[in-house]
Amino acid sequence: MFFEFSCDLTHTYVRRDENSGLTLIFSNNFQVTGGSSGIGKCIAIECYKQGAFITLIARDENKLLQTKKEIEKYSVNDKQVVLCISVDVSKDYEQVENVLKQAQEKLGPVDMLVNCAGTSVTGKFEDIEVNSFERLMAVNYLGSVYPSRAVIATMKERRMGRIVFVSSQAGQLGLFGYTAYSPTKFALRGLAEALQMEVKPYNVYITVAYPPDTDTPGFAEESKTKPLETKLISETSSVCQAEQVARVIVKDAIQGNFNSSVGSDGYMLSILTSGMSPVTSITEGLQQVVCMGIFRIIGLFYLGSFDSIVRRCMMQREKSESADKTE
Ligand SMILES: NC(=O)C1=CN([C@@H]2O[C@H](COP(=O)(O)OP(=O)(O)OC[C@H]3O[C@@H](n4cnc5c(N)ncnc54)[C@H](OP(=O)(O)O)[C@@H]3O)[C@@H](O)[C@H]2O)C=CC1
Ligand SMILES: CCCCCCCCCCCCCCCC(=O)[C@@H](N)CO
Repeated sequence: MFFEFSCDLTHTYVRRDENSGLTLIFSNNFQVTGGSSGIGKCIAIECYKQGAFITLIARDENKLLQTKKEIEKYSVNDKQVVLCISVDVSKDYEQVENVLKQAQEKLGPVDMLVNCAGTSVTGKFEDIEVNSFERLMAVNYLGSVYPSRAVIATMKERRMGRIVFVSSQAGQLGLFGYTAYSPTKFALRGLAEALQMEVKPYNVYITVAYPPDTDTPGFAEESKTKPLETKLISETSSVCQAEQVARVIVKDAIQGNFNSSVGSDGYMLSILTSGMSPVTSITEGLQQVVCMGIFRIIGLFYLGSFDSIVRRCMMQREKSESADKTE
């Protein structure tokens, strides 16, 4: 049996294990999938700075160890721990469950799980390899289902916990080039809504984050093969810094907000796509009611401009192709 003295994000809490008679010191224990790079790494740093214990989950061991070292520079007390787990979150549920359990044996039960492992492939529908559709769904969707499924029972038992799903603005609207990626991010929203309804009475809160384009190694990789149309459409809004995105996500998750967005486009998109998603406050609900119509009008202008980008690119391509032929 354990008993707790205090528990908030900035303080460690002490538990006495009745069986062993040992006094164990725990901090809030956060697990971050995709924690070795980009947004996930910044989320881990942000939480570590606030005193949490961190478990990083990703595949590449070298990247994990390097990130662990980087994060440890930000420690705020000498008891803080960064644990690394090398696992593919999308392959084998049993394996994911086992490694997350092992981490919890070391650090105590998980208080917050951030599902940030993910990847992207862009291109025209007919140009994207069929197995990329499967791989993206496995990593981005199932790779969030498995870790969440592995921790949810304990969270419900403890009547506390947070699960974050990192979707994308491309999980709020479908854009040219994102036929393989967008559906995986839309899927997270459905999962989050259904799960939130199940676990709310147990004091467990779900957050879905919809980041815009963010300057990360993953984004750089994606940009290498991005169609021109996708680039031009994406330039509508600017590229964010991963630190900023991470700060917003961590704040929203700790507050238990269902929805987390960054910037003014992000705000408009979230209001516009609020549909039947849960609200966290009356103010949030009121803002949706008041702003939805006007944002729809703004959105229609955006859609018009996206369509014209796509049409212009098509015409230019046809022109250059016919010029090639006559040469
Ligand atoms: N950057 C952007 O513009 C945006 C990103 N997002 C989303 O945010 C998340 C993070 O993106 P970003 O920081 O750019 O990505 P990065 O590519 O920089 O980092 C991805 C992380 O996920 C890990 N990962 C990938 N696949 C797996 C897997 N199968 N099992 C375990 N870990 C895995 C990687 O480590 P390893 O390869 O070693 O496994 C790495 O730690 C993604 O879900 C992405 O879709 C959303 C909106 C915008
Ligand atoms: C009224 C509302 C108007 C809103 C306009 C919105 C403009 C959208 C711009 C492009 C968004 C692309 C995000 C994809 C990010 C992503 O997930 C990848 N980079 C991952 O690597």
